[in-house]
Amino acid sequence: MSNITLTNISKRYTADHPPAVDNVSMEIEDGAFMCVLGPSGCGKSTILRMIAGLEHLSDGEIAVDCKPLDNVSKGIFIPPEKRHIGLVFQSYALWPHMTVSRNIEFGLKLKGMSKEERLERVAKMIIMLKIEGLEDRYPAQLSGGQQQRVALARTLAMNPGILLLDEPLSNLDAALRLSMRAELTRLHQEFGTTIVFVTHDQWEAMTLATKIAVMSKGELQQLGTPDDIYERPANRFVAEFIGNPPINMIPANTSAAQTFLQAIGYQDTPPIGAQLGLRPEGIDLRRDTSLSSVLATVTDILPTGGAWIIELNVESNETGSDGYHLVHTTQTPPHWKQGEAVYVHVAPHAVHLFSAEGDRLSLEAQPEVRVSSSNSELASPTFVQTKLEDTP
Ligand SMILES: Nc1ncnc2c1ncn2[C@@H]1O[C@H](COP(=O)(O)OP(=O)(O)OP(=O)(O)O)[C@@H](O)[C@H]1O
Repeated sequence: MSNITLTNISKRYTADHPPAVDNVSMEIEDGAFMCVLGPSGCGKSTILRMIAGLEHLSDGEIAVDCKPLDNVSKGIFIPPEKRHIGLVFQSYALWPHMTVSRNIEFGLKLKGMSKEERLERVAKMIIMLKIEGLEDRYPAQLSGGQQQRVALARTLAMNPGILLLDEPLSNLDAALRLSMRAELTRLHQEFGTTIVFVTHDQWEAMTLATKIAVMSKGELQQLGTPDDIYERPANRFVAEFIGNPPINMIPANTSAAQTFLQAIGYQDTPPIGAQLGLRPEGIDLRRDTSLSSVLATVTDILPTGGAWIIELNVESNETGSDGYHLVHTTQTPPHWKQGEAVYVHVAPHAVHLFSAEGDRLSLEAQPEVRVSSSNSELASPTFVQTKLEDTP
């Protein structure tokens, strides 16, 4: 069992810069495949290095199975070699003077494993990572993808309860990345290892992870399943970071936004500065109008191989504005032409509302409490806005 608990961890490299990691807490459950996702410099690698023990915490605690590995206030720090954690970085750091087999065997030897057991383990790893035939080669004689597999084999041979991977696929070409992703999923299922995987590639995170931790500027923005993150983004940053093409954002006080909100049953007035997010694939274009549609013009149609991006311009009724740009994606060959007028409809699941501060606002209908009165009539349902943290 390898449950990792981060409690209010911070890392400040220098006093005159903001912290690289700022008061982050999360639970990484036993057997999870957790992806730490975020833009460059948001603190992903620092989190991984702190779990590995390669960086000291500035504050907080890291514990595995309730046993502290690093606790600043209690002065506890377990060195990396005593943590039983496997680590694979972007640069594979194989021993250049050792063959593939020796590279995989080396750590087992240090552990004091018998020769017979070592050879058996090495042979198993070679088959599992499909590097048969390369046993006697040196790292310099291997391709990037082969080195990657050897690095993984070397780490997995040690049977770590926790495997930390820092952008391990970033040096591979698209085809190899795809096959390595499938391999990582298979290895995860086979070994049941708790994996923490750092990436800035949202597609990689969405396809591999059981849980995703989205980071920005050292702070945790949201922790959830890939579905949670995509369908219920905790804030505007997460909504805009996840999704390709990105979510459309339009001011919620415009007549177009009001129409979309009314179409999904929202009857309140959005707060000042609120923004409406519309996922591109949740937009539907039709020729027929209705009260819940908005008139737009097709400005561009971009084929992307099996899918199309349709760019739209919604005329603005508001003075001083040229209108709003919307992006729609479809996997059905579009029958629209550039310059054509279309009616934009939205699916309720594709609509998100954010406050001026970027917090998610609920669009859910919440029934009003039964009013006890002499004629005992039921109050009609109403819609309320709540911040995410207020919702159950
Ligand atoms: N040893 C260091 N000394 C000082 N600052 C550092 C050090 N290592 C990282 N930083 C800073 O800490 C912040 C977080 O860095 P980190 O490498 O954790 O980000 P990251 O999200 O992994 O980025 P990337 O995706 O580019 O690898 C950055 O602003 C970086 O410049």
